Amino acid sequence: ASSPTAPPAALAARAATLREQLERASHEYYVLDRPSLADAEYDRLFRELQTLEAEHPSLRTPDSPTQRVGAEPQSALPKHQHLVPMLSLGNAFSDEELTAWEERAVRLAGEDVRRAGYTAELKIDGAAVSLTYEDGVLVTGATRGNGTIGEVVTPNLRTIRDIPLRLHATNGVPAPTGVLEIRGEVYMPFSRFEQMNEARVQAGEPVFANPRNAAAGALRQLDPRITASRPLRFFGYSVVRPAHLAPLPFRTQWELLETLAAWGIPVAPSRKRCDTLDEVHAWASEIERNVRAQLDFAIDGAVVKVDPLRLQAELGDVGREPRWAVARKFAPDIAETTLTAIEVNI
Ligand SMILES: NC(=O)c1cc2c(=O)c3cc(F)ccc3oc2nc1N
Repeated sequence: ASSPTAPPAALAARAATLREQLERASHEYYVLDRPSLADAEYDRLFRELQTLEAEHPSLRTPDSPTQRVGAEPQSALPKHQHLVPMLSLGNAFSDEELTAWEERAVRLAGEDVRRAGYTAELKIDGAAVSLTYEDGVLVTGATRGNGTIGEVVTPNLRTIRDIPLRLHATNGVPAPTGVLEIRGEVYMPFSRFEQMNEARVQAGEPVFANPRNAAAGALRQLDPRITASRPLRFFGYSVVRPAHLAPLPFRTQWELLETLAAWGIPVAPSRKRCDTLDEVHAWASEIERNVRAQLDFAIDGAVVKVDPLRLQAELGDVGREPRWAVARKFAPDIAETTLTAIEVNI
């Protein structure tokens, strides 16, 4: 017989169904941008789950959509040691410097580097964060900090709809088990950044100089309700886990990004699998000339990565920088330069 406080199995099943439906609707609305559930219906299901959880608190699980905004403001942000340090990218400011990067990698790890090719990604200009998932459930979110120690900002990160509270199995890709850390960038879309600054001017509050500062500032709020009021988004770009655990289900950076997307993590658009560095050069110049101006978020360049994880491990890192990845920087964004200039005049 079930214990007096345990909710009837039917209610537990109903709560699980509601969580699943609400998370899927949220993913379709915020990540895929193709909602299938009307807002009024979403709200009705959300309220039904809230009621169920209020009547049977044991049904209130950490991955419930009702648990995104709610923690009380904290005094100061606790510290978090990253499983693996979050290193900084070296910079290549020209095609020649990018070619020199490739030559160094080939000298170290041989022609395989060139043969295996590269994954080229947009370099989102936001705030780097690390999300720890245990058996697919989000347990900790932290800022990059100094790369080794970051600040715990879990309640703030849970308010970002792009960040799944539970990783899903889709497209034949199983949900992950055990511990893993997903790294990515929290950013504020230009359109929402301007809107927010407008509102701040009306309210007589100081404006933010650029979307990166606005995102970083929103992340470090002590009160998650303030973070929840800021239009933050997220793109994931890497996954790490303790070496002793079973290897992850991918062998290249390209497959890593495909897996992140299958788990429900948003991945930045316009990325490319390049067979040669010449392809990278051509792609980067296309992005800088034609794509960047159409994006609704700030980028400060591209990130070029040796594709096979085996070669990434062989190349390792030197100082605080990986040898297997490099930032191909673009000229600073004109809008940001102008805004900074105006700010200085004031
Ligand atoms: N801002 C970004 O969009 C972005 C940033 C990084 C990194 O900072 C980064 C740092 C490392 F040590 C290794 C790989 C990386 O890959 C990355 N990939 C990205 N797409």
